[in-house]
Amino acid sequence: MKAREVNFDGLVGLTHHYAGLSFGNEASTKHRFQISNPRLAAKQGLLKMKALADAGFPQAVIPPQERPNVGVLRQLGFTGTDEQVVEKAGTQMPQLLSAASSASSMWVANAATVAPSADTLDGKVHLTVANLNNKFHRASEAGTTEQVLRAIFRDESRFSVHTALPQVAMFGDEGAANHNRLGGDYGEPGLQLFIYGRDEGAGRAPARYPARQTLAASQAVARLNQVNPGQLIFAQQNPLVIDQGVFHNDVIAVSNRQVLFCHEQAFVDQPALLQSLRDRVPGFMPIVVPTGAVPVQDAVATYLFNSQLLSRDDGSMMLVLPQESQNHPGVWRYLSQLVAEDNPISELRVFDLRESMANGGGPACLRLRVVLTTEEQRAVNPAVMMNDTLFNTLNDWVDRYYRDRLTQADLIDPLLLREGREALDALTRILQLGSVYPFQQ
Ligand SMILES: NCCC[C@H](NC(=O)CCC(=O)O)C(=O)O
Repeated sequence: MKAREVNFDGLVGLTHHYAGLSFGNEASTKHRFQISNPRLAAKQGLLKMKALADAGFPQAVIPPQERPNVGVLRQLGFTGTDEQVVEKAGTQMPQLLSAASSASSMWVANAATVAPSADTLDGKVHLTVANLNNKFHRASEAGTTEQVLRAIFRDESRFSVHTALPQVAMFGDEGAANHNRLGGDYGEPGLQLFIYGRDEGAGRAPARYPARQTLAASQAVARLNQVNPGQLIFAQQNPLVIDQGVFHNDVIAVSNRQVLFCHEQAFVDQPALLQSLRDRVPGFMPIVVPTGAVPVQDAVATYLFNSQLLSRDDGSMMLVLPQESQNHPGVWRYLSQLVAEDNPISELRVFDLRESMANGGGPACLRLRVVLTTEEQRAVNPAVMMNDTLFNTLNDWVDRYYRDRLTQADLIDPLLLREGREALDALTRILQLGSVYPFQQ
């Protein structure tokens, strides 16, 4: 069956700020309390979407969530009107207001894990929402993520959206950032490679930073998504690289069709994993970057693996990279050699995503890959597909509602709550989503 990969990018929300909320994500820690620019952040993301759509890659958009999240603050005992809840939290516990205001839902690689219909037992496309259990500011994304995905993938005869796993550490799940799919044409059955950071009660685990994804979670997601058991493989990420800031697997590896582009230290027992992929994926082509060429610290600082590897119709591939990887002489030297060598990667495309990068989110974090057949693509809510009109509409919308400067202290401003709700109300009309936000219920 003919199928293509559609990239769904998260649109940055109005409260994008730097709060240092993600222990183990070194960019988040390093940029804590710096001044953010939500308007620029949203526009940088839109420019990437537009450029890729213009280059012929199907592109769609996922809206931001309602922030501050008044509901979660009420759950923590703050009372009164919505404005009073925000004001009390901001005065008494600014870090809680910060967490309840994070625009972290922009990183939709962590929204869900997707199984294309060619891989599933019932022939539907499955999406399991990620619980993001490891971080308080991200765990509250799951409810609205589910609403939003249901509003985009409405047709229940083709799509099956699953509620997130139970919210406990044992089932910590970070979505597609710890999932790869290898194979031939997109429409052919592929091999799904689930990567976990720890197996509770067994094996090795990182010592310094948390391993967010568990094996038990990956197994449950594979079951929910009805992945054909013959097309599954589970592997552990190297705990030593988690301790160096590789908090998701997509910071150290990216795959597309038959290609796996990864660092030599990415996985536990990497030679054995690559051998089993060679045995199971026809034409499997690993591109393994040695530590001598790019040390793990440079990979973390430049996000060269947090890239999008996109296929053109002629089989060649384009690597979509953040500006930081071009600014680093050693990494750029390696990448320039890579495109010159004999492999499918024939072009490097660089984007300025500085606002997202400063919180640890590169090109790959900002997108959820959804392989769809032509019929399935027709069944997606058409209003979320990126094109010239939507690009212009969303840019105008950003100009109208977004601030160009935000700090933690600004989050207490009751106007921000109001602006956010007005903006999202308008956005649900633009994207024809219906009522997906708590304030609309
Ligand atoms: N896939 C990229 C995810 C980045 C995200 N950063 C954050 O949430 C940082 C937010 C802050 O610190 O303000 C995370 O670590 O999950």
